[in-house]
Amino acid sequence: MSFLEIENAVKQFGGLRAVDDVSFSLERGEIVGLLGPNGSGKTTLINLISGALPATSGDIRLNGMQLTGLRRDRIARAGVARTFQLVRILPSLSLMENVMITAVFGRNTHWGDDAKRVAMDALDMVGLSARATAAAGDLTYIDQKRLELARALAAEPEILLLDEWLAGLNPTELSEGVALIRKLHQGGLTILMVEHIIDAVRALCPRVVVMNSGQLIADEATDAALSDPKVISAYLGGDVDA
Ligand SMILES: Nc1ncnc2c1ncn2[C@@H]1O[C@H](COP(=O)(O)OP(=O)(O)OP(=O)(O)O)[C@@H](O)[C@H]1O
Repeated sequence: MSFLEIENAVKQFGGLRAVDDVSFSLERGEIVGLLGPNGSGKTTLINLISGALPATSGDIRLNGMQLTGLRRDRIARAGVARTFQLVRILPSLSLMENVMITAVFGRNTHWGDDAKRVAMDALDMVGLSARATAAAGDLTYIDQKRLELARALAAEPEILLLDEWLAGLNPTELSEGVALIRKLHQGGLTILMVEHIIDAVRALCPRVVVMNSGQLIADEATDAALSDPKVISAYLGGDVDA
């Protein structure tokens, strides 16, 4: 049994199969890139794993536990956390309050000072602990992304789903971001990351899975995938931004 098992996952939006019979698995402690051209179904797959959307059919299991059909709060309790492509922070709340929410509703339930401690640890991991009482709405874009990641980490996940978390960062921020993801992975977190920045994928992920038009077209070592004719033609056939 693998740690995360996705078996024949399907998501149908009317006549569109955004995720079309996708199967792959992740072992505990792996860091895997989820690639594919724009519109290939990557975010939809992340939505199925995290419970943001129900699957039309198929099975998704974490550690043997069936996630398909569970509400998203139950999936968070099972140990799945994610970041969103468009950050979802609460601007009128402080950084600490933003992060405490997921410390309360994450894998473990923390209250009061205990939730504060977990939230502060998560803010510390992303380099924001000194600004814990600032309003989230006053943060720069990169710091909002850091806060979004802290929210996911305060849920104390076993698996972290990153949806283009590195997008929009300048070169210095990007290398800091890559170092942070590496540190989280080295700390034992299993990570599935949707990412268009191929240098970052090469730096972090020994293995990638690649989607095109909803289907999985490759599941292989990163170097092999990036020179795989199927993968190259998928990118050339779509919007090339990788
Ligand atoms: N809620 C929805 N309702 C209808 N169609 C949707 C919905 N969400 C996504 N889609 C469609 O499903 C397909 C896959 O979209 P998805 O966002 O998963 O792609 P993606 O690979 O994450 O793209 P990108 O790299 O641009 O973020 C697209 O055609 C998209 O328009």
